[in-house]
Amino acid sequence: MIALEGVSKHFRDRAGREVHALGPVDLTIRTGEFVSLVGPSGCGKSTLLRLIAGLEPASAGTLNRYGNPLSSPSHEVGIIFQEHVLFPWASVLENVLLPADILSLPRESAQARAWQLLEMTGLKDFAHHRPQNLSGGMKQRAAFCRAMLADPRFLLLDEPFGALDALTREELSLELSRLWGALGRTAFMITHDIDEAILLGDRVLVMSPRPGRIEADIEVDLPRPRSIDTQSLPRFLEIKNQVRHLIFGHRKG
Ligand SMILES: Nc1ncnc2c1ncn2[C@@H]1O[C@H](COP(=O)(O)OP(=O)(O)OP(=O)(O)O)[C@@H](O)[C@H]1O
Repeated sequence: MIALEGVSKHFRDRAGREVHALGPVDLTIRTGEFVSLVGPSGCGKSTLLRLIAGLEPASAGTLNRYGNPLSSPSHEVGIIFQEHVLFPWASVLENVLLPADILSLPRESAQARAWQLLEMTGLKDFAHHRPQNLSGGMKQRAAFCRAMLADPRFLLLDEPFGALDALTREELSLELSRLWGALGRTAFMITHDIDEAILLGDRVLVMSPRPGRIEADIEVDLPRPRSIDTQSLPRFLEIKNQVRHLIFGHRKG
């Protein structure tokens, strides 16, 4: 579905010096897979996600989506960022329906889908509330509904639970795992949380420090559906240890 070959990204800093942020990266994401990416701060995770989203061009290499060169954002891709970016003056329902206006989706079917997603995420009774009346977890659920409104084939998640407290984070990641299973979409998520990466992923990619390269691609051969008990399985702990060593092995002392 997504194929990257030799992709790298350079930026210029304020002093005009070139910063090699990412790559070269080779990566294939197959249809229906949930791929998690972890790596140290500043290694280029968000940069990679922005390239896959088509929000920025690569400096070198090729990116293909469904066999076509990937160069611009598409309604086939839904994105969820750490900050929920809901409009405070609009209701939850209006926020969820926002892509319908931007993408000129037929109003009636968009409304039906919005209600279906609100129902799935337990937000139906809050459809006419303003975002400020919702908890952090509920706002992130609303952001999920909005990202899924146009029925994207591919979901990109940039630290989706990063701004939430630990309990809500755990609850929502299990919920996302359930929803992802029910909706059957392809997903790519970046996170700082190793547990979360394993709990949700079919594969966990580990990135090296900047310029980020994919250092390991670990298959998460744990049964689905995943639950709180998954985290205590010996295989889960084994994968977690492997990832921790790959990340912290770069640190001295
Ligand atoms: N627009 C930009 N201009 C200049 N440098 C940039 C730009 N965007 C990112 N960088 C640099 O590229 C490197 C990678 O940044 P990126 O945000 O992708 O890392 P990250 O792994 O997502 O970090 P974190 O985990 O802390 O969010 C960093 O050194 C960053 O300063």
